[in-house]
Amino acid sequence: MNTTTSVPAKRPQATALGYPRIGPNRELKRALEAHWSGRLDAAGLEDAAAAVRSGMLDDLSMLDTVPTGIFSLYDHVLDTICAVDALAPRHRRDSELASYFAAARGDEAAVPLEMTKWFDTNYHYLVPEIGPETAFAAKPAKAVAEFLEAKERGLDARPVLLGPVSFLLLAKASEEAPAGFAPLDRLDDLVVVYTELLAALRDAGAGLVQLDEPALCADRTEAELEAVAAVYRRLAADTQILIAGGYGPFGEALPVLLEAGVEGVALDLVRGRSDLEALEALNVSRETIFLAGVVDGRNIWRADLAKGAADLERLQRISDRVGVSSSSSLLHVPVDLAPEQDLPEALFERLSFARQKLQEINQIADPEGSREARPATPEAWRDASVRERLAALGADADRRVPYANRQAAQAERVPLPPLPTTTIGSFPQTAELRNARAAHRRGLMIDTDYKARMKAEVAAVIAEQEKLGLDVLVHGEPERNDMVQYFAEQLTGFATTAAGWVQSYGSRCVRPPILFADVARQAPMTVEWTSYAQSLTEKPVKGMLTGPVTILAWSFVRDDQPLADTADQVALALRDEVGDLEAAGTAIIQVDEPALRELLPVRAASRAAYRDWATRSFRIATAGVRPETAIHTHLCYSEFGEVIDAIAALDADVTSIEASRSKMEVLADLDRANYRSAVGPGVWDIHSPRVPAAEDMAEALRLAVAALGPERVWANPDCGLKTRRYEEVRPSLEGLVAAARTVREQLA
Ligand SMILES: Nc1nc2c(c(=O)[nH]1)N[C@@H](CNc1ccc(C(=O)N[C@@H](CCC(=O)N[C@@H](CCC(=O)N[C@@H](CCC(=O)O)C(=O)O)C(=O)O)C(=O)O)cc1)CN2
Ligand code: MET
Ligand SMILES: [Zn+2]
Repeated sequence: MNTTTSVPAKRPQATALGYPRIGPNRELKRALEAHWSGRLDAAGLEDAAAAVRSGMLDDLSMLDTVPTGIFSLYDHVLDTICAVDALAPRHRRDSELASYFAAARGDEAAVPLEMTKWFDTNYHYLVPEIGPETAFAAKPAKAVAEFLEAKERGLDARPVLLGPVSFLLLAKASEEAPAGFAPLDRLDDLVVVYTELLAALRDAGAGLVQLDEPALCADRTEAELEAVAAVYRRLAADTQILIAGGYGPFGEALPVLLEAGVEGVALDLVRGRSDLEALEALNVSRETIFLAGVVDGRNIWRADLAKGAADLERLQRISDRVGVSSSSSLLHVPVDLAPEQDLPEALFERLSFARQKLQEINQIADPEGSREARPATPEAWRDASVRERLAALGADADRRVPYANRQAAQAERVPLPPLPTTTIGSFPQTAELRNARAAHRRGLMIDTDYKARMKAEVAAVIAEQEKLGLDVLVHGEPERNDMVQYFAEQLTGFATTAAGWVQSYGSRCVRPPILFADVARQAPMTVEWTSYAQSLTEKPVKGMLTGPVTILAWSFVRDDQPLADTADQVALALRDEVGDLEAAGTAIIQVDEPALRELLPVRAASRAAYRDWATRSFRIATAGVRPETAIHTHLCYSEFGEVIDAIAALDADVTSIEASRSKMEVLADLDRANYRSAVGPGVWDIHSPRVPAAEDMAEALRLAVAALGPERVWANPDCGLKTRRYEEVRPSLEGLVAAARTVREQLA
């Protein structure tokens, strides 16, 4: 059997860089959660996983060449850790599966790997810990088995692995590593292991192998590019390698890859169009494979088939071996549009989810296929009054009085002890709450009963917090299916899907709403819930909103106008909500921006413009309040280095921020950025089921006090508690309150 993937000149091959792997109905999520709770054994989990893989191949088999090895039980970076046998000793258990989940989720014996955002997406990967002591070894079983699964079906299969350079650039130095060590120092050793992985794939019959090097879509140093050249000269010597990025242009890495002799490069022609122009100016061998990534893997709009075909032709002028592909893995879009029959027709016909995108790829590859261009935005999707209101906002609509003045007014209005204790907003979303919501959605529970059930939950959450002795309370967000979708359901300009699930991390999924038209608020969205919660307690209850940047980041957003313009529309709607909360007597309003870091452009050149519009939209949403009304914000899941200035520019009065996994390092950064208001460094990592020790939390608070001074520190977890169970929440919050009291006493 001929497994080499030489692309015939006439009919370009259709392929995709990756595919959703949670199953069209989240089958893998359900199997994983059953396994973790002890209801499904390892064999049962493997059966469910095999069924999901089989379904992926069913879909992908309409392509000429299918990517393999793209399934994952939890995360593909963790899969790569296992493929190079780099699991930390603390995660090694008596079975591979148990080790895998120990690394992913932690257990009584070990904290999990750190989790962080995958480039500018809402997907989270597990961060490899690499040191001089890491002993790499090749473990090709998964990659080979999945390749053979596809081959046995008679498919032309292309194994996919995360490339060695990106793997190390995404890693962090292990605890054991000496100062100055960088994971990339281990590149030579790792490449030896990759040659073995590739050899095992060749032995199994692989021709072209796709190595994902998304880190090459970011700015890289000369030294890193030299390392790329050396690695790929070596790997390309015995294997036909296709390099894929998927998160923008390769830029200066493109000629480096070509000179190293790789067989081909998959281009992101949605976000990385400059690569196409660069190629036209280079002297490229006509034997080089190029995949034209013309179908957007990051958004759900139907492709412009005419434009895709035109790009394809441009590439065909450069090379005789051109294929058509998605711009990135399709991991970031839902599987199928078919269940979304309730969407407005004009919207439905403009949409394309993963299955539909495979068809678009085929159409563009087919010389006889449709060449239909994209239709213009309907006039009915414009809202003149929103545009007029925005244009009329004064120049200082995003300015508050200086922090010092606000701080005094707020302390007078709401007196608080040092190190005030609070939570980030959500309390456990129990199965019972979700079932009630599901019943309500299906018409099996009437509105008044549903509302009564949610109010009872608010009352229980308030009682719970009073008992724990927290200082600033929350209503617990039981009524919210998701912190973005909840608002999208109430704002005009958004549509929400019935089953458009996208993996966020592990078994956790989201249904990103679709922002397709001008945005406006129809009525207050949260005031009733906050006011009800406040009516039950003497303690202050925080209002709780999601900020404009996060609403955009976690939605699929119209691409017919700049994101900045869309952000301002969302901000204006939130400004109205903030105003209504304030008018209802809410003294503290938290506006969450956990995705502030996420939308930061991968390339430094575009970052200043982003910081400007992102922070301006937050301030438009929040700056309308009086000085004595406190604005809090919350950020999580990030390396904040590049957005520290933006965090300061939000001009919030209190910022709660993920810090427990990074050992409070972020506090010194904030200080350097001249951030002068208060901080709630997360002292409990809520992404792990472990209950933190009160003494560890006290120690974290002491570090924070040392960095910032006692009057600027709040005590809180590092994110909301919706994914946790009350069995973990109660003892953890007890410990948190105790820790704050201990440190307070030591201050006195
Ligand atoms: N959009 C978004 N992105 C985010 C976050 C976030 O909160 N939202 N947090 C960060 C971490 N990411 C997360 C992503 C998802 C979840 C999460 O808990 N997701 C839930 C689904 C949340 C949801 O939409 N819930 C709905 C629907 C729940 C559901 O599955 N209902 C069943 C029926 C009831 C049941 O069986 O549970 C069904 O429809 O089939 C609701 O509560 O109404 C899950 O995967 O389990 C948590 C964190 C970063 N990115
Ligand atoms: N207020 C939100 C919550 O507590 C913030 C979550 S950030 C992902 O759930
Ligand atoms: Zn959070």
